[in-house]
Amino acid sequence: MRIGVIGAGAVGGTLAALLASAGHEVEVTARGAQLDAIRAGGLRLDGGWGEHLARLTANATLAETPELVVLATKAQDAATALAANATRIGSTPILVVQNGLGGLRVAHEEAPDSPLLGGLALFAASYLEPGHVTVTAALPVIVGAGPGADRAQLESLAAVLAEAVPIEVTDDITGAQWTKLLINHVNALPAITGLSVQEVVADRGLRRIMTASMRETVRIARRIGVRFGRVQGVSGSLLGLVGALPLVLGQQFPRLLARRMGAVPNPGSTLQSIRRGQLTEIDYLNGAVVAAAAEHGLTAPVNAAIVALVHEVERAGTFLSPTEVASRIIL
Ligand SMILES: NC(=O)C1=CN([C@@H]2O[C@H](COP(=O)(O)OP(=O)(O)OC[C@H]3O[C@@H](n4cnc5c(N)ncnc54)[C@H](OP(=O)(O)O)[C@@H]3O)[C@@H](O)[C@H]2O)C=CC1
Ligand SMILES: CC(C)(CO)C(=O)C(=O)O
Repeated sequence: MRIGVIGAGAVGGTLAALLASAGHEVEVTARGAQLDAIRAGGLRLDGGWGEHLARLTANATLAETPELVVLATKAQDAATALAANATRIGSTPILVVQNGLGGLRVAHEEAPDSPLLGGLALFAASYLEPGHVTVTAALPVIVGAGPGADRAQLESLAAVLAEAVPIEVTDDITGAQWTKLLINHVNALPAITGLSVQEVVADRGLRRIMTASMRETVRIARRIGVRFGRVQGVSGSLLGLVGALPLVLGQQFPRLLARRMGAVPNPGSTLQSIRRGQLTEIDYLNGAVVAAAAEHGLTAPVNAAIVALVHEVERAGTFLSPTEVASRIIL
């Protein structure tokens, strides 16, 4: 199949290299040093899914009309990236692989004629130098039907993707996005401290703050009527417990997530943006909780404090120590 991957960073680069290895004709879009590196030497993928050197067609915008588009930019870049490729996209199906809650809505606004699939990458990948991506945790991708896509399209595209990566199909992409949003509460503290997810979870004080942000989100979600979808054994009832149990017991949840990431340090995608000197996606992660709470006349003080600290680190370019974080987020 002809597949166009928009945004060949950690997730897009991983999918592009694996889809090309599976025999698909892959064109990627990238920018800056990443575009230059892929054009000059291909994209090197290593880690959990083995070594691949993918010689990909790479351009600033798609040169060919694909049969499937994979959108894998950070949330804040999605609308611009889709608009820049609108002519080539036309009515081509788009798989939006993004964290946060708004990816399918933005894609539907920018590409109203395209059937949309939502994708949630459970795998972890690091893009820290141009032309090179490492898979630090080899876990599946969840896909579900979004606006304009029916079950048959979902199943046939899932079968294509499954030639390259493990795929799980969900009937409830919105519920799964909320559960993934909760899992992504592991992202912010690494971005604030410069530590990996595993190091943050191993630190008692940081783990308490992470757990408190998760509990706050579960409680808000319950009050505004969110139904969490099942993601890799993480169910609505498990999350109900995270929201209800005392903080000390709720901490088993981030511990479980860190264990599933394995031993290879995972910086998470938010810290990677900071390390590359870029703005982060935090307004679409913990910030989405703050916004959802505000829409319903509620507040999310722990998540708001976390968002503010990530923005502070973005601006200052220096990380905070665990002690400084504990003194800034009083539980
Ligand atoms: N990394 C991970 O382990 C995981 C990430 N995710 C989610 O997947 C999504 C993608 O994340 P991730 O891969 O980490 O992000 P990256 O920043 O690594 O990759 C996104 C890439 O898109 C490029 N890009 C942005 N706008 C354009 C454009 N207009 N044209 C061409 N290229 C563009 C960026 O370029 P530039 O570098 O110049 O900004 C960057 O290389 C996010 O929503 C993230 O939360 C989900 C699960 C795991
Ligand atoms: C689950 C996790 C933390 C994997 O790295 C992720 O989704 C991210 O980094 O954005």
